[in-house]
Parts: sequence; C-alpha cells; structure tokens
Amino acid sequence: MSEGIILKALSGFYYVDDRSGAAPTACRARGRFRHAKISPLVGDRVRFTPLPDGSGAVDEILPRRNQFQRPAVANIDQMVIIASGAIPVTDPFLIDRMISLASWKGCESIVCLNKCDLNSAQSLYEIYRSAGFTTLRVSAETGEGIDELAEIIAGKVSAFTGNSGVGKSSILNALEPGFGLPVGEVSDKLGRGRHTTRHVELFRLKNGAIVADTPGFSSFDTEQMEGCRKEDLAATFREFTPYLDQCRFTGCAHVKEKGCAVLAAVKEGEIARSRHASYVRLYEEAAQRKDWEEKKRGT
Ligand SMILES: Nc1nc2c(ncn2[C@@H]2O[C@H](COP(=O)(O)OP(=O)(O)OP(=O)(O)O)[C@@H](O)[C@H]2O)c(=O)[nH]1
Ligand SMILES: [Zn+2]
Repeated sequence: MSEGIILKALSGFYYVDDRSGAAPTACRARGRFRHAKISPLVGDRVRFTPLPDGSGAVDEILPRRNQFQRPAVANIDQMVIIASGAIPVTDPFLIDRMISLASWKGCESIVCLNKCDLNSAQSLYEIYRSAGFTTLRVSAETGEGIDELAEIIAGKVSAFTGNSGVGKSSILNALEPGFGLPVGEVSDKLGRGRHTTRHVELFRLKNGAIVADTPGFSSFDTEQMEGCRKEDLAATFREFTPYLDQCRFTGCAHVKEKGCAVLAAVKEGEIARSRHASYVRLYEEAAQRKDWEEKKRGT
C-alpha cells in the first residue's frame, strides 16, 4: 500500500501524489466510503493500492486536521484571503467571514491585497493590519510583494480564497512562472470575474509550499456557508479578545448591550467599525441557523 495526498478530485477520480516525483495516481474510492457517505477531499492524506493498469484504489483516509465545505478541502494550515481595492473590489464582509470560519477550524488567515498596481487598498490594509493579521500588498501584474508571499507559504499547505476575479490564479502563475493556469478577463460591467477556476486543486510549488487554488465565490455563495454557533463567534474575531471579559454582563453578545467593552472599543477606534459590523451580521446569521436547525429537528 502507498501513502499520498489528494491533489485534485474530478469526475469520480482522486489524483493522489505520493511524493515519488511520478505523476499522481488516478484513484477511485472503495465502495465502503460511499456506503458510509464519506467523500475523500482534496488535501486528504490517504493510503491507496496501486493497480496493474496504473490507476489505484483509495483504502483509507487518514485523520483530518480540519475540513471545509467551501472551498471543499482538508488539512489546511492557513487561508490566504486574496482581496482587491481595484475591480472587482472586495467587500470586507467576505474577508471577515472567511477569517472567522478559518479561525473556528483552527487555521491562520493571511490577508493578501492584490492588484496594488491599480489600487493600494489603503482602508483594507489598515483594517487588517491593526486587527493583527499578516497583511501584505502584492501585484500579480508587476510582481510586487510576490517574494514576500512565497516566504509566507513556504513549507505549508495554504488555500487561496477570494471573490471571483480577484486574481487567485494570476498570483499562482506569478509565484511559479510556467504554471500557465487559465486566467479570466474581468470584462463584466459589474466587475465580477468569470469563474475561470471551477474545481479545487492543490499545487506543489518549488519552495515546498502546497497551495489550493479554489473557485472564486460571490456574496450569494457565501450565504450558504457553514459557520459556528453564535456563542463561539466572538472568539473568532481576534482583536476582540482583550475586551471579552471586560463587559458589564456575563454572556454579553457584544451586539448592542449596555456596558459592552467591545462596543466601547469600536467607539474609541480600537476595533474597526467594519469588523464589528461583520460580527453582528454573522451573529444574526448564526442565530437564524440555530432556529432553523432546531425546527428541522422538531425541537
Ligand atoms: N492590473 C492587474 N490585474 C490583475 C492582477 N491580478 C490579476 N489581474 C487580472 O484580473 C483578472 C482575473 O484574474 P484571475 O487570476 O483569473 O482571477 P481569479 O481570482 O483566479 O478568478 P476566478 O477563477 O474566477 O476565481 C485577469 O484579467 C487578470 O489579468 C494584478 O495584480 N494587477
Ligand atoms: Zn460585550
């Protein structure tokens, strides 16, 4: 039996890389996974049996460190959230939702502001820098900041996410010239990308980084995203931490309560307004999701 990592899942095949330098083995999953309703995910570490015809069969999925539904990947060390101050301009809510989800799953977030040749994304830069995230400016076009990004992802498994057309594939091409990933035109009047990337795929870069390019999302897609319980949400906003035990009432929701230390910090400019607004939106969503799940269970 061999061991490897699933780089790509397409049309019922899982492409498993065993680090031998040979092309990945196209594997089918054993029937028992289907019966147990378990699907192997891109990023899964698996044991597989190579078959005489060059294909293989996935026998076992090794324990996952984490798993995400959108993008559908497992075992991610860090989310690299690509955003842009140029068209298509990124809504900070999308960044905050990704960061919160990643944090809940035990995964670091890096904010990478692309297209800085067109727009320096100053307000996004300040929001995420001051919240304590590694925030960098890059340009896939001019190459600015690409070396810094290469250092941040070296030796780790990173997922590149971001709204469609923000330049995820372009950045991968800039990191590894010769990759030649297809890049879409942002020609649409609304400034949306064209969803060039349709599936999740992991790429191994020369510096040992493993990177997932994921399909770009729109705000519509993210409405259906998973999330944590409302009680766990504040802990996924890292800059709230120093204030969480300073509120007047225990169990404070930090939404509009009297004597809330988080709200006071927002007022003082110590927490960005957009970050708190995202928190409130996610809080309301989490509350609704709970109601809905309870109704579904008939409780
Ligand atoms: N000026 C400029 N244009 C860029 C930059 N990065 C990407 N673009 C352009 O933005 C458009 C979209 O780039 P993609 O790399 O396809 O974006 P994506 O995020 O992978 O898009 P999806 O696959 O739809 O999620 C292309 O026309 C790129 O040439 C940049 O740093 N500067
Ligand atoms: Zn509070």
